[in-house]
Amino acid sequence: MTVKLVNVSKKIRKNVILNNISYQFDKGKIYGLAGRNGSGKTMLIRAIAGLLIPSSGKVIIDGEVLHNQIDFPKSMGVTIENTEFPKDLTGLQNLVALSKIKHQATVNDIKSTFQRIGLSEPEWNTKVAKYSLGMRQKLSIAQALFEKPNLLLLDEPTNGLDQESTTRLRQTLKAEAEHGSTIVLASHNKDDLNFLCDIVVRIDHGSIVG
Ligand SMILES: Nc1ncnc2c1ncn2[C@@H]1O[C@H](COP(=O)(O)OP(=O)(O)OP(=O)(O)O)[C@@H](O)[C@H]1O
Repeated sequence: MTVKLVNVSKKIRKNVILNNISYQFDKGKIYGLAGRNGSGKTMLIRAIAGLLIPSSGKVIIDGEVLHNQIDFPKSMGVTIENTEFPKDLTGLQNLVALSKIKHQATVNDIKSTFQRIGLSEPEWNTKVAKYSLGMRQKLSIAQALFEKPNLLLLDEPTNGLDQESTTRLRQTLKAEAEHGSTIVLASHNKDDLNFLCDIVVRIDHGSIVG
């Protein structure tokens, strides 16, 4: 999937959150958004996901303009910080409930996604209320991955993960990109940016600066 931003700006009241961003994210590549707290990484991810309507400019997904020709990218997995899941359901029950919306994934697809990112069977059968930070992060990533989207948007995906889970996730994302997914992730982790990402996009005060 190709994501093209043309002069995208977002103003909230008097604050310029995204400042005239033009950029193209290409198929099969992993892009790392880097920048200080509050620089605009999450807002850029939200704009690509169709969750934030630009004040001006266009986000074009495979030639179709968001909020004009399409409401959301057609094949997208997204994690935004602090994704909430119903707590009285297990991890597996949560994703089974989501899978019923689009009917694109089976229970086996969900289980194999959990296995790929290292959420074990006893864990996926535990209620989310009892999840640790890392387990919630894995559920959130599994939620983004299980329908095999062509576009993956991940906000700080290795936050809260232990070393083994981080390595496993990096291998999974590399494999997804090799299969043609476009991946955009925000991270403060230098190893994510230096070793996982093909291209690092630096954001400062809502602008791309390098
Ligand atoms: N709901 C909101 N209303 C108004 N401004 C907001 C809102 N959410 C975020 N902002 C502002 O938008 C700017 C960009 O925030 P964003 O969350 O994109 O930063 P970030 O680069 O992801 O930061 P971090 O590294 O801390 O996650 C900040 O100035 C922030 O204060």
